[in-house]
Amino acid sequence: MKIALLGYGKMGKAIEEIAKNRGHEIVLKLEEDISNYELEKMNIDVAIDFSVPKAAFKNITTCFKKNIPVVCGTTGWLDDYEKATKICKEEHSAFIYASNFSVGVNLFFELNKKLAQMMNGMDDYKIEIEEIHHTEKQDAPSGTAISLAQDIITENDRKERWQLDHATENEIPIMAKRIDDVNGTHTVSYKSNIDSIEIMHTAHSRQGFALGAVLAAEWIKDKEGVFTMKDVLASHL
Ligand SMILES: NC(=O)C1=CN([C@@H]2O[C@H](COP(=O)(O)OP(=O)(O)OC[C@H]3O[C@@H](n4cnc5c(N)ncnc54)[C@H](O)[C@@H]3O)[C@@H](O)[C@H]2O)C=CC1
Ligand SMILES: O=C(O)C1=N[C@H](C(=O)O)C[C@H](O)C1
Repeated sequence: MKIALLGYGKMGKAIEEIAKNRGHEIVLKLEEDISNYELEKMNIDVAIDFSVPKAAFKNITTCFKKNIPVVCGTTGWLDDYEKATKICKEEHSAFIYASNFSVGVNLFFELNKKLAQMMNGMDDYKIEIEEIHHTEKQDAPSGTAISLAQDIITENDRKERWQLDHATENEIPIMAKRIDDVNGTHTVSYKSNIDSIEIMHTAHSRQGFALGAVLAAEWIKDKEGVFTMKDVLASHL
């Protein structure tokens, strides 16, 4: 498969290594405005975007208009998600966005939903999400923390929104910490005066994110439509 890497930073490089080991070819390593490139001449099968929040929407929709399927892991651009999916459908292209492509985190998402169902109505417990990432991260809170919060809100009758740092009664606080070289640690906690319940996912490297993105690219290659990582994993687990 011929892959275009839209963004060739820490994640782009991790994806390159895994993609090559799985027999794929990297035909573009983009680090600047996508308009400078003639994508239609590169026979791209799938584009994988791990770039920066301000570039993601343009990168993704440019690919849709050239009928190139897109796997996107870039976080911090989701205000434009609905617009992007609309363009994908109009162009009969294909798209997967995931705030986290790691298989382990996707299992953690399921655990979080289950725990949120069990804790609904247990109002003595205060809910909090903490995320820790490296100091180069541009967005806060992390996309993964936002996904965790949204899944809790769906299950919890009293929580309506998430809020960075301090939250009111009907909000879930997300604490974002930045510490050198941390790949990504997410903790969901329920704390009462009597006891605490916590679930945590720790990424030991970027390999899990990169492998998940390549699996998603292999899965989406000849498809049309808007998908999630759940669709991809359903055919692997
Ligand atoms: N969904 C997931 O599983 C994961 C998502 N991420 C997200 O992926 C994104 C990238 O993360 P990293 O690789 O760690 O960041 P990074 O800062 O190492 O790399 C970003 C790259 O994008 C390039 N870039 C700048 N403008 C561009 C443009 N217009 N078009 C294409 N590339 C451009 C930069 O030159 C840089 O090399 C972030 O939003 C991060 O939150 C990171 C890890 C996992
Ligand atoms: O920027 C990162 O590094 C990561 N970003 C994603 C996010 O915002 O959730 C996923 C992972 O935690 C690493």
